[in-house]
Amino acid sequence: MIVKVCGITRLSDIKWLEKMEIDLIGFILYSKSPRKVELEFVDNLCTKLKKVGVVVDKGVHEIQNIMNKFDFVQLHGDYDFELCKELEAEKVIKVVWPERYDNVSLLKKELDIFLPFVKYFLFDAGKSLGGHGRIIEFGEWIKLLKDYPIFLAGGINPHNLGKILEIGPLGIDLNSGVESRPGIKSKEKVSSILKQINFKGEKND
Ligand SMILES: O=C(O)c1ccccc1NCC(=O)[C@H](O)[C@H](O)COP(=O)(O)O
Repeated sequence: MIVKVCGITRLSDIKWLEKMEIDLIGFILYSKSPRKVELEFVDNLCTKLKKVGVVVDKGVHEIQNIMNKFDFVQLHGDYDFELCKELEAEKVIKVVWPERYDNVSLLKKELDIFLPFVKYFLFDAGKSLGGHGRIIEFGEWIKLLKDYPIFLAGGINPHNLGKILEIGPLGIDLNSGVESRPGIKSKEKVSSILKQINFKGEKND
């Protein structure tokens, strides 16, 4: 299972996340988020971890520029496939909100449209934006996890992780469920999550 920790704002958190061998770390490049960072913070960063830039309201040229500085760009706004076509598919994580769809066939149709232009999908809770701190409502969409490269996000924490592991996504995205306050990650909570994953033998697929 691939593990991404999102909403990083401090160098000190990156240092211990490096030791834990997290796969991806995410930076929120959205001015209205309590976890926002400036691009300059990432420009000056030296880390062996793969970096994800989370964008909500940026245009195609800005996104292409961000892509040059990051390993992935996470499209966390209402981006259509015309925009995705302009980007390097191998570096795109497209956010989808299953709660927006009345049924699983509509959601599947949407995934099929985007699939050629993305590396991963990230399913998040709610109907827009992120960092809501609650798990996604479970529904028929769970069956899509076996056919598409999907990360699950939405309030994942050490107490509800068991439910997520049962449905078995390719990756998980951790944010407010592993924080002591917005933007400040908790070493104890992340390490509790990793222990549970390793216990189930699901790390490093
Ligand atoms: O976390 C934010 O503040 C945020 C705000 C606006 C857009 C995206 C945001 N987060 C992006 C993420 O990938 C989060 O990890 C994801 O939404 C899950 O967050 P949480 O429910 O807190 O686990």
